[in-house]
Amino acid sequence: MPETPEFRLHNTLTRQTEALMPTETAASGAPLLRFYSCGPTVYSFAHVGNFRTFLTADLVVRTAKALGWEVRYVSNVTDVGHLTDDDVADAGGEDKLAKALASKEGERFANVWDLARHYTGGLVADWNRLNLVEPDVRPRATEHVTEQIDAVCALMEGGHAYETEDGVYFHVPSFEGYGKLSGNEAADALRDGLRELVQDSGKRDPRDFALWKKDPGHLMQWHAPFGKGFPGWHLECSVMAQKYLGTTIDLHGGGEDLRFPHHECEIAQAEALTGEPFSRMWIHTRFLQVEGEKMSKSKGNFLTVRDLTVAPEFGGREDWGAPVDPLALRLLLISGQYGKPFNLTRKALEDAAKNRQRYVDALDAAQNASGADVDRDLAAGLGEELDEAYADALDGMTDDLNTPVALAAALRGANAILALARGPGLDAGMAGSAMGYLQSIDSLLGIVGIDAPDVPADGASGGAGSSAADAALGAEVDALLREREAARANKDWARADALRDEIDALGVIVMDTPSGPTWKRA
Ligand SMILES: Nc1ncnc2c1ncn2[C@@H]1O[C@H](COP(=O)(O)OP(=O)(O)OP(=O)(O)O)[C@@H](O)[C@H]1O
Ligand SMILES: [Zn+2]
Repeated sequence: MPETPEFRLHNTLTRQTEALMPTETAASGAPLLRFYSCGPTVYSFAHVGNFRTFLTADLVVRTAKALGWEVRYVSNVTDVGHLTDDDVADAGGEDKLAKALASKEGERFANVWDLARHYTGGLVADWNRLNLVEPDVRPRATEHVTEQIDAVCALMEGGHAYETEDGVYFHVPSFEGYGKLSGNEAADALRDGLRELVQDSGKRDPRDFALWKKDPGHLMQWHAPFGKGFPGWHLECSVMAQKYLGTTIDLHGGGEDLRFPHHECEIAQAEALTGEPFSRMWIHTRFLQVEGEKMSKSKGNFLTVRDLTVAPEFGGREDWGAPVDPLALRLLLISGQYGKPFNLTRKALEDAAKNRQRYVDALDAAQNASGADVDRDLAAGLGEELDEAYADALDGMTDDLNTPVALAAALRGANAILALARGPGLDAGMAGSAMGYLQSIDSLLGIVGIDAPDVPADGASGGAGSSAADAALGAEVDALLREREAARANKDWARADALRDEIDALGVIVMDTPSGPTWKRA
């Protein structure tokens, strides 16, 4: 039996490419990878740049599973606390969601909760369109405020945090390892060019960052021992990662901009709380660019999944030409290795669509093979070629997610199937090898579409009858139901009724059964 390859990744923490080694073992005896990847802030649709980063996480999960590992994969939804000036540790500016609500686009939402729900639904729908693996847990910041308040209290008790008139701050000098991920240690380095740090005269060190912002006027606010307000953005991820994955996790990821300040601050909070290492490895995806610039919601130069994959009459972008199959877009977004910047062009999208068609044709040929015997030698040759192609693809993926190598190998196999299908034809044996190959490539890279969820052609996140739309709606309703159950358990009947109204407004009927609530579309 061939040896299972090591899974090597560039660890941003050590600046070395290292073997990823899960420390836990699943009940099945397989290694268990515990992995947290930062999700989006749901103040608008995620753009394809955000998806480049989510796809890196997706490929980590798929590669680990291809090695026979089990994976516990958590990717959050940020729905409170992410402020506009987030390139310094102690961010200032407005809450991104509140700002979106105040914009022209925001007028169609009743409130900030409604806005967050809408874009979370859109996120899940686009996640399905691009055939990303569903995380085991997709926690929301707003549903983990109690845990965040507890963490703030513990940090204060441990001497790592203090209160001012404006909030509660993490005291950076109280944590020795600050700067180990990003190299940003000195206050000067945190100044980020010409922008001034947020001024709170009560702060003890300019590097200190907010764990809690006191703001009784904020649209989303919670009672806390240190005053009404909302949690800082950095806090949610370390708290939710530790809640769902444990004190020390195997791998934590996000886009390159998160290395500092977001991840540096996560490390400080988590390690100050437990005294243990937070994540053993860190992986950061370089930016997707358009015309040489970072694609960014804030810059407005962004393209969404639906811009590129649905027809203009349903809101697709006309200036980007005909819509492409979502899996062609996926193929394009993973075609550059995650550690290198990647420039999106129309030409590359067209090339990706052509390559994707090779898989569609190969699958069609395998599914419609004649069944008659063709040639034993040819059949054996195809089997060998496909085994080799798959092994090369897996080797590429385990070599720091080298997708250019993996995709070239995968395409070699598809082309071998097509060459036979268009020549002597595929017999039943060959069709079996071809199907097995396409299944394995699909599990590893997600580009063949055998198990991809159905998606609506109009790109809707709430259209009736589509499984992507259903998944989005289902995620929303389930989250609200869980919240309503928690409110009932706390005898908070007013909150439970308000949640029931929110659920009704989604157009579903809730049925309370002995085994808990269920729902269906109205
Ligand atoms: N152009 C990009 N290419 C790759 N990843 C990106 C890009 N822009 C953002 N990301 C990553 O996407 C994830 C979600 O980002 P988030 O929703 O917080 O972005 P944002 O800061 O609100 O929006 P933007 O950065 O577009 O203004 C993060 O891991 C972030 O690093
Ligand atoms: Zn995060």
